[in-house]
Amino acid sequence: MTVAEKLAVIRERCNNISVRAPAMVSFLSSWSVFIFILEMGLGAFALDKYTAAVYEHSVILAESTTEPVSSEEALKLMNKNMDILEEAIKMAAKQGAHIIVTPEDGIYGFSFTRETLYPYLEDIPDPQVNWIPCTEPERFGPAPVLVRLSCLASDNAIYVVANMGDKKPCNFTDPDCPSDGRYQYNTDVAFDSQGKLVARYHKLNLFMMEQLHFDAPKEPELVTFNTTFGKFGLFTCFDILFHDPAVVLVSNFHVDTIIFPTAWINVLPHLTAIEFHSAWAMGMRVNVLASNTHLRSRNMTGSGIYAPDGPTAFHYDAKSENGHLLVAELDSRPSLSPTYLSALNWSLFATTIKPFSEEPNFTGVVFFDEYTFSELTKQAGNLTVCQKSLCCHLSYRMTEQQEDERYVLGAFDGLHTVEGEYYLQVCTLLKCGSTDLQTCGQPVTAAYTQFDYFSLSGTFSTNYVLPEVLLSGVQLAPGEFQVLSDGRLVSLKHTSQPVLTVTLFGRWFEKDPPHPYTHSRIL
Ligand SMILES: CC(C)(CO)[C@@H](O)C(=O)NCCC(=O)NCCS
Repeated sequence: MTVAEKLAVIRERCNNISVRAPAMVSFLSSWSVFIFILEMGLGAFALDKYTAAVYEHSVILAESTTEPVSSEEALKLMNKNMDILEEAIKMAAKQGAHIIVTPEDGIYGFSFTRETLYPYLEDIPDPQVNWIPCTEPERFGPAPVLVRLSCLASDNAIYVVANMGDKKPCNFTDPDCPSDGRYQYNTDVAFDSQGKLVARYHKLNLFMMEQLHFDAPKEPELVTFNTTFGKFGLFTCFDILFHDPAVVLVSNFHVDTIIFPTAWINVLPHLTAIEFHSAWAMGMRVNVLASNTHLRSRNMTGSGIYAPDGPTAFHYDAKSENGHLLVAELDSRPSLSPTYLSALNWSLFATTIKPFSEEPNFTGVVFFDEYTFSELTKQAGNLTVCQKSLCCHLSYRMTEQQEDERYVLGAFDGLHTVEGEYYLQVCTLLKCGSTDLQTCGQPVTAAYTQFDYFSLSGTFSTNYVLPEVLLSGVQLAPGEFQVLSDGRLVSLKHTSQPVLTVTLFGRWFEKDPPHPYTHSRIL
């Protein structure tokens, strides 16, 4: 081929291109006009507010979790639970909810071994495959749970979030592959209102006995999805106590709402579900949709729809065995709301003031941690109590001092090591178990002392502090308190009920023991 011939070919190619180019340009421009219109449409559809639903489900447990059952029998139990979830989904949709969250372990329960859990698991594909299980049920082999959840979402035109089990086969080429040849994951799945699988999250921080039947993913998974009513992120139960993935979703991925399926075992005074989860929403300044399993025998109850400026709706029922649906409206983008505190320094006030008079101190135990306490001996006053580098300041006035009740201010700065290892800095006002000061820190559910006023602050070394206020009868106090930008947790009015505890629960992540992610290692 001569040079001239080559040039001719090239020219021809160029011509070809130039012939094609105008068509391409017009195609591109019509495409970009289409995208533009689409974005305008989405912009017009973007919602300032949306309606969220969470369902506290009273889970039907398997009769046997020690002997393996057939996959038909496993599905029968899961369908019984999904029958109940279906009613909740329909009711939520009827009330205008855009999304509903259902609890961890809500479809098959708990107490399994690896073998007895296996028949309940489905191989859940990465959402990138773009799959509507309801319309393509056989695309990845049998997946009856995914198909039913997907159909519930599309039939009711609502986002559905559920927790189920994922299985991933592996073999000797993977040195970490468990000896039974598969990974088993505690998994949250989300479907959009067309039934498309839009999120799959594998729980990272497995709790205690769960490690007997579930594997943790090797790396934290940061799972989010966008909607016209904000950006959502997912994590599960015990994950809420740790940095990964929970804090990263908020700080680096800037989600508006956290989806939080849980099977939370209440622990007073600081780790009761409604108290801790609403405090996380306030402290991290995001919405949290917390859906708890309901199981009285295991002390599991307490679900809520929580906003950064306080709980919007919550449910706590330690008496009945019933499930419960919550529906409430939230800001789609809470960080744009006028009450949102963008710059907050948790130790500003406490490090600026001169400590209040120090009363005599004594020690006491709160959920296995040794606190330093000082008693509120007067009806009103100012008090400081310190432990290690943490000093806690309290100003208060009780409405009426009760003869038979004692309150203390407590400080704890140390590593908690029971049922998980996590470093805490806690300032707390709490009611003692009895008039015996040795009972301060023990679980209490009833009180008689109301407060006209309180202001609690601490010299925290961390900026991750969760503000908790829990009232008599294990109730929250929406609209009764707020956090100031200098880190004070202050009452806005006289408390509506007597006080169980007012707490600043700080998490100092840098002081946590390093990986692996099994913080509650039992194996
Ligand atoms: C509150 C806490 C942390 C105290 O140790 C503990 O009681 C708790 O609820 N942990 C999380 C529970 C969890 O992950 N459940 C799922 C499987 S059963």
